[in-house]
Amino acid sequence: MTDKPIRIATRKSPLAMWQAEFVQKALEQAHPGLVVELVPMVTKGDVILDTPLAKVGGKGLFVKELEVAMLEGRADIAVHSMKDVPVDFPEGLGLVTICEREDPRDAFVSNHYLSIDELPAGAIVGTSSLRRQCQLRAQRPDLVIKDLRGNVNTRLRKLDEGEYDAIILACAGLMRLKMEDRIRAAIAPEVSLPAVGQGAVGIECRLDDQRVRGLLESLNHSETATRVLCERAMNNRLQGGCQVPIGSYSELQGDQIWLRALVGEPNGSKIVCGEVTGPAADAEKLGTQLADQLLADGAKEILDKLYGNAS
Ligand SMILES: NCc1[nH]cc(CCC(=O)O)c1CC(=O)O
Repeated sequence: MTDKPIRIATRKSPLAMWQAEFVQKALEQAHPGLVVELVPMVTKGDVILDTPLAKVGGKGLFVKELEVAMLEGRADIAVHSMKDVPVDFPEGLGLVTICEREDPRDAFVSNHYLSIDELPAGAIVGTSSLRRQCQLRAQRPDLVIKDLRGNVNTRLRKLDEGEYDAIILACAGLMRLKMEDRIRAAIAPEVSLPAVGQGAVGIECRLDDQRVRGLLESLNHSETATRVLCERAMNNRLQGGCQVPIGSYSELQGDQIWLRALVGEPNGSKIVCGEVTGPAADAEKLGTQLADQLLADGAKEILDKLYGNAS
């Protein structure tokens, strides 16, 4: 019945490989006898390394090749960092499983300083994320933000070579790669609101593949899924991509969900922030509601300007 192997399309970066192997092991454990194979591939986002992602443009630079492989039947599932998964999916594909979330916070990483507060005026901080840049600039306009691309290992190497006084990464990636000793401080969500879905791994597959969908069911973590779908509904309404500083974070408290989100100018000169709380059963509705609230409070002007729709 379940003899056909399941093939996982994955990027080749160490973090992507870790995540694919994590899903491979979880599937093999849940379904003894099932064979799960990895199909490593290179995506456009892995090739273009010299330009900030926000300038390369286009959503889903890291997922398109994986999706084509599934549509062409060369792979059955793709494992993604949820924060890299675009709002929309190609016809026939969809996200069916969200695994348990790792620490969603941003990480302050430095060889000389223990926290953002310790950084002297003029210190050079590496990040290419407009979201991280916006929030840092708003709090510390005296810092110098310098672009930093590449996978987690590349970014750490550039820090060690002395190009930066500190860099900002995601705690989750460092923890998965067993490099948590690099985290000088986990940055509180109030200081750096994480990216939508940060710290969670999601699985995409062909929606008509009932066998694979059934096999994936036990890997879904419903609390994480509720939180991530709430954050994504907010982002969806804003049509957020990587060209826009958008942060978001949610938590479950019993049967209630609390969601915070922000939209900012890349230079931190303006940040529109809001919160909403309500029944977890309405998670996606609440996400959309918060997005509408942000748009009414000034996020629309920021987004129009960034997307070049200004009248
Ligand atoms: N954009 C790259 C990316 N995608 C997911 C993670 C970290 C792991 C996660 O959020 O699940 C990272 C690296 C980083 O931001 O430090």
